[in-house]
Amino acid sequence: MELLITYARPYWKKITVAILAVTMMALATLTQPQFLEKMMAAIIADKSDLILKNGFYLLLLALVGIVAGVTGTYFASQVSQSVAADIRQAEYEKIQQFSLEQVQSYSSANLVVRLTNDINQVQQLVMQSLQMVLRVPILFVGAIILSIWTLPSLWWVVLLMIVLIVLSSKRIFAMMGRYFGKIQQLIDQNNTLAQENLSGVRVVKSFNQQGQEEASFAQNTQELTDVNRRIGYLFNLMFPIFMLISYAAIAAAMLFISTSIKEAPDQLAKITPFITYLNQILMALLMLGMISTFASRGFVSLKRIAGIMAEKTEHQKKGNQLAMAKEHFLTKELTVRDVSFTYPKAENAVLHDLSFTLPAGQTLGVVGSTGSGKSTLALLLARLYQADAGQITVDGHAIEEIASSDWHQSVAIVMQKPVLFSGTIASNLKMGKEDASPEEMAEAVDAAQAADFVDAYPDGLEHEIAERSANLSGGQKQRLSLARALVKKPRLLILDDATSALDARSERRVQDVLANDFQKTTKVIIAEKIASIIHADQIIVLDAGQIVGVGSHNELLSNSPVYREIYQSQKGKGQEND
Ligand SMILES: Nc1ncnc2c1ncn2[C@@H]1O[C@H](COP(=O)(O)OP(=O)(O)OP(=O)(O)O)[C@@H](O)[C@H]1O
Repeated sequence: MELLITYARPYWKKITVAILAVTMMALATLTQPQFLEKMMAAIIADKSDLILKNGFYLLLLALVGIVAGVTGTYFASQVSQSVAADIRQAEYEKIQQFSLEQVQSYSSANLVVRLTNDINQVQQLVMQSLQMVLRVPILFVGAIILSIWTLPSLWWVVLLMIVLIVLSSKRIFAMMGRYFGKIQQLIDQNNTLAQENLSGVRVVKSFNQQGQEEASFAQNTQELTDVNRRIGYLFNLMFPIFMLISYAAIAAAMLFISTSIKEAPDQLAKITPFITYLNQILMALLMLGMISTFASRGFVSLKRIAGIMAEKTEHQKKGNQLAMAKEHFLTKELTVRDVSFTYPKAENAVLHDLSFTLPAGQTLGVVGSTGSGKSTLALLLARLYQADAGQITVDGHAIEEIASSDWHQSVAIVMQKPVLFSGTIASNLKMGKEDASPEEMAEAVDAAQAADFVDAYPDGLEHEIAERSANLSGGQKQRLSLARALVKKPRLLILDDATSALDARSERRVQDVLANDFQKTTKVIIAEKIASIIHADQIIVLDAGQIVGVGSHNELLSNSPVYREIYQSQKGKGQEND
């Protein structure tokens, strides 16, 4: 609720207009039966001038009601859309600041639902609240008072109708309530399934898994449909029950009036407004039902959004952070001291007590068998995860202390699985350096051995990259993500198996560029092939999350059996670089 108030506050003027308009509409609705009564009396008394006069007032009231209604809806819709857009933007910005751990703990599909479906629920809640917030109490209380004022002897009919409607709707809403939370959960699952299936469409097709995928999706959709249908049934049940109660009330009113009509003939004119008031009470209760439905769904969604907004991001957790300009970043050394790490929700640590020092400007090679923790070390160095124990420091400062914006200015990582975004080659490269000139981009493309295919496109750097970079080969994607890191001219460059798809000649050229043009850059190169790191100043050998060898290539050959074994197994494949 607090969240909603914060985001609605800037629109208080429009909110006031919307509420005033809706109030006016409710007052017009309440006044209408009064003129109806006068008109009925005029008809009974056969006074045509009075019929005309009251008919005119009735028309005028209807007009006021329409204008007020349109104005109210217009402003309510403007406010609800603006509030929803503001919350969506703020939520998106917050998610952007999330750590990898936070994103993974929610799952990306869940975050998408929180940004789309949940925001829509909140928008509906704002819209409906503005339309009904004063209208419902005014109509409800006003119609009760006026109905009893019109025919005081029938007060018990009014009361009985209200009690019966409230009791039956309470029962129905209690049954509905438990389904609303379930709906959000099922939508999350639905999104996860669709996202996974579509992003892995090639695998699904090649393994002929469409049937299996369809079955899982169908099961989830079926559950979602069942829950929605149950809510629908309950809703559909509500209206006939309400109508039944109100018709019973009208019938009872008619019956009692008919017995006293001879003694009090003026009651004939009053029965029509009385019935209209009963209908208005029913309308108010129906609206109350609707708003509570939107409220139940809207508040579930608001709570989920508030959960995101309340997450502490790294920047907030650390308080004042150390500013470190790019030119002063990593001028001495990068040290890793007794670092251990366990993935969130995992049982066993994947890195154990790692320690090494890398002087600025040098190259560290990291080798090890599959699953030995090489990528995990890269993620810790890139500050995408935080070590559970031990410390990583840059020039003596713990990396978490350094302002994250400064950090990201100075560090670049090329992941094992390259990720590019839909847009152009240039727009992807500019993620590395926002204001990169065409020359700088061309230089980076050249350094990453991507010039051949980029220059072959008639539109060069402006060539479009499709969604999930489906129009690029694996090697092209890898080269472009390398170019994106190089254009940044980072102080710390982390390459996680980033040249695996390059032929030996291209890889050697990349190594030459790194050695000659990136001398001030400290490099961490993770590689499957020893040939990729053979010239590194220092190589560490990882095995089951532990360092089992440190030294240069020649030192390791003589003193690390694990390294020697890897080298022997690759001999003949990667010797070109030897
Ligand atoms: N997000 C994660 N959650 C839980 N465990 C993970 C996660 N990512 C990796 N692991 C586990 O951590 C261990 C180390 O994985 P890592 O990716 O660092 O290995 P690697 O040496 O880079 O392997 P490869 O050479 O195959 O890329 C593996 O046992 C893996 O199963």
